Amino acid sequence: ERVRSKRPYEVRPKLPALPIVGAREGEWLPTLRAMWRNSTDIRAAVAAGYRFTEACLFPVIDLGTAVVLPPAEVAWFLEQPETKLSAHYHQLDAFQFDYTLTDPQLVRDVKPLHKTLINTKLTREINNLLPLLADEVARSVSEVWRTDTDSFRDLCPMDVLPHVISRVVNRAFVGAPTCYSRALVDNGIAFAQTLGYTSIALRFTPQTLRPVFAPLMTLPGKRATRRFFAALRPEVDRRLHEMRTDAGAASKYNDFLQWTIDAAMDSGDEYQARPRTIMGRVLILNFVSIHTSTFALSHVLFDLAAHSPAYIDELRAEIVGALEAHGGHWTKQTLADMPKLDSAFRESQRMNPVSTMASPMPVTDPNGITTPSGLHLRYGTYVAVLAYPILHDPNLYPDPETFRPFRFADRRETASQQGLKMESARQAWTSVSTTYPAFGMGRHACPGRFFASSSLKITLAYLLMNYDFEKLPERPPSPTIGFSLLPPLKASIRFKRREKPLYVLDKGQD
Ligand code: HEM
Repeated sequence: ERVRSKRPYEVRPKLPALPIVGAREGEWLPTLRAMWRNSTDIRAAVAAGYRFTEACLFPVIDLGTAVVLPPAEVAWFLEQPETKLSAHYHQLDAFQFDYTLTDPQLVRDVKPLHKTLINTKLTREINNLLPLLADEVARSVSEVWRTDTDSFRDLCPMDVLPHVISRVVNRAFVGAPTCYSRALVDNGIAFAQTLGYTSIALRFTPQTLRPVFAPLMTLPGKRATRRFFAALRPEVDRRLHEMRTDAGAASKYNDFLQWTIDAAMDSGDEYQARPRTIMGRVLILNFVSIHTSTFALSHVLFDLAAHSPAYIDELRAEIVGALEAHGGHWTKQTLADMPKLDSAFRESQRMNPVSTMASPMPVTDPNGITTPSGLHLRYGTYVAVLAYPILHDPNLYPDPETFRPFRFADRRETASQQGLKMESARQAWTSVSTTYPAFGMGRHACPGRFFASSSLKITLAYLLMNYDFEKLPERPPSPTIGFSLLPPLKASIRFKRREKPLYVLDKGQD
């Protein structure tokens, strides 16, 4: 009973006797040695795990030992309710939110307010936000990137893109001019970065010692939080004041900050309406968007720069054509008319998902759960599905190691020609399924993917219209940490601003 009252990730359950991926027959300390091997070559390890037709144990340094289910049990895995398998508890554990957030209550609910607002407001407002995002892309790229047109210069995507992405997403989160604040942008990025490192370090610290060491280890994150809040506070106070004095004030703003304030006011709950609560939610949104979006854009830039320049020409022709057809306006329809751009991102993310595993989840039923093949898993056992090998399965994606940017656009076209509307829609970047788990799968699939796909396509379109790239001799390799995959961190691409952009947007959406 004492064990059951602990959170599922705080117990060390007895694991079933299953083959261990990465272990060799007859060796000592097989799990530890397998953990080392799997963590140092995660791609080979997940490929080996994928070959099992039954469940196996998968030790990896940042998750411990998970039970990996075979492809045939993925559908069952996704159907399980929170009371059996919980992505929520995994997130609390993975990001050590009890220590890394100044207010852990913000994520205590299984469905916290920020997720509801992403689904109900952010996604529905994309069409209205697009012109603002396009404006912010042009402004931020011109400020962060080089604008001289005389020669090619090295530019490391992982150095510069977070600043562009942060400005762009914060235009939709807090509006202008607050999103121009250097302190807001820099500390949103710093918070996201330090949370990543600190949560890994905390998970390596024995649980009993975490309360002792956490105050010191989380200092950089707390400093970034304090500074981020200081940059945002005047805007929050101003809006709260305006709402108390002017009944129509709320309708002046259409951003995540305002939706959060509106929801807080509607709830009548004092905690929700506290400036710190409101600002905490904006900071969480910065955390979930900046790095994920930076990774996706970096990957696709490296992929395009390292392959045939004809791909870039084809993308440019499509972008110019769609913009011309829509009078130079960014709308959802303009984006819908760029299937090749969408496909290039989907293909790049197929080859380089953020995680090699989809949604690891601990068992939350105190009595354990039993899989369709009869395997009993105790409370606290981590269960996972291997995402990377699905995305590289030659039966699903012929020639899977080759970057074919228009793979999904071609499939979409073929399906449309055959009148298969659903099949055509399934080729869109944001479409998640058991065969495309790059944004996660099931109930916990990324809710921000519609916003991410729109903002990133606008950003890449701007770069292709305004910059020329020098071809890279080869695609720099993407490093891994534990089961996560990163873009090349230090590699550069050579860029030059074009004297004339290929297309000038209408009404200053340049
Ligand atoms: C290309 C950019 C992005 C990628 C690759 C990405 C990827 C992911 C992945 C793999 C997950 C985990 C899903 C799972 O556990 O099954 C996730 C969850 C999440 N993402 Fe994204 N994401 C991106 C952008 C964004 C943006 C821009 C937002 C916010 C506006 C966002 C908000 C979230 C949230 C709130 C969750 C947690 C969902 C839940 O637990 O139910 N993401 N994302």
